[in-house]
Amino acid sequence: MAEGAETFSLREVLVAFTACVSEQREVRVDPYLAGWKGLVRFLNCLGTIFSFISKDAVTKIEIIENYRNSDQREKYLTVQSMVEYELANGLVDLQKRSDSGCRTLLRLHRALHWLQMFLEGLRTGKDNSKTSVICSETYNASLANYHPWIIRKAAGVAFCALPTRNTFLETMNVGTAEEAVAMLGDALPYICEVYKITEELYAQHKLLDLP
Ligand SMILES: CCCCCCCCCCCCC/C=C/[C@@H](O)[C@H](COP(=O)(O)O)NC(=O)CCCCCCCCCCCCCCC
Repeated sequence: MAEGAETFSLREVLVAFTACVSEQREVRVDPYLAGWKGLVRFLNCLGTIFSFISKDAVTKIEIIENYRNSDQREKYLTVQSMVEYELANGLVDLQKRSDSGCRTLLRLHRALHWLQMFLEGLRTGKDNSKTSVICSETYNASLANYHPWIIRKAAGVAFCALPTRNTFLETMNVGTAEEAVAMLGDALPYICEVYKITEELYAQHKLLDLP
């Protein structure tokens, strides 16, 4: 386990996702990115074998953060206002890869689906289950569908480095494994809600297949 893991609790990270949804059921970009940044920090604690994954996530987080720090920052306050602004101004390329906020956030959104499934697998798994198995099964059922063979292969190799479920739960620094499971049960509905709202918004604007 890399240095730093012992001082870092996943509770605050998952709490960031509880602050994402506004009263108008909009998804706030800042806590969304804060949640992802915390997850990346956690991933870095798991070892350098995961760096290629965290680097990609960081690149995407920074693209959106740059919009939040630009003159147009107000347009990127929520996922809803971002979609509206980018579509109205022709900033979303439907044909080829671009750095639009919409396509960038879509990559994180798809990863959030994996996270939701992975955390649920972790929560409901048996004491002696293998995190690597939970991780690869949920990855294959979600995110892998969007990744080329080489990335899937590299991800599969990295997953083998994951500790057992109980050690993994303890690494989260939330307390005992039972307390970590309880915290996951509390946090998951919020993550699911963020995912659901974003999914509906992207579907409504036919943005779910952005290249
Ligand atoms: C706990 C183990 C964590 C394993 C992470 C599982 C997810 C595996 C993702 C593999 C991504 C490999 C890197 C490259 C990806 C890109 O090709 C690909 C497409 O991008 P492009 O369209 O710009 O080309 N990018 C993506 O799909 C975005 C991936 C973002 C992944 C972020 C994953 C962060 C995981 C944080 C884990 C924390 C676990 C917490 C558990 C309590």
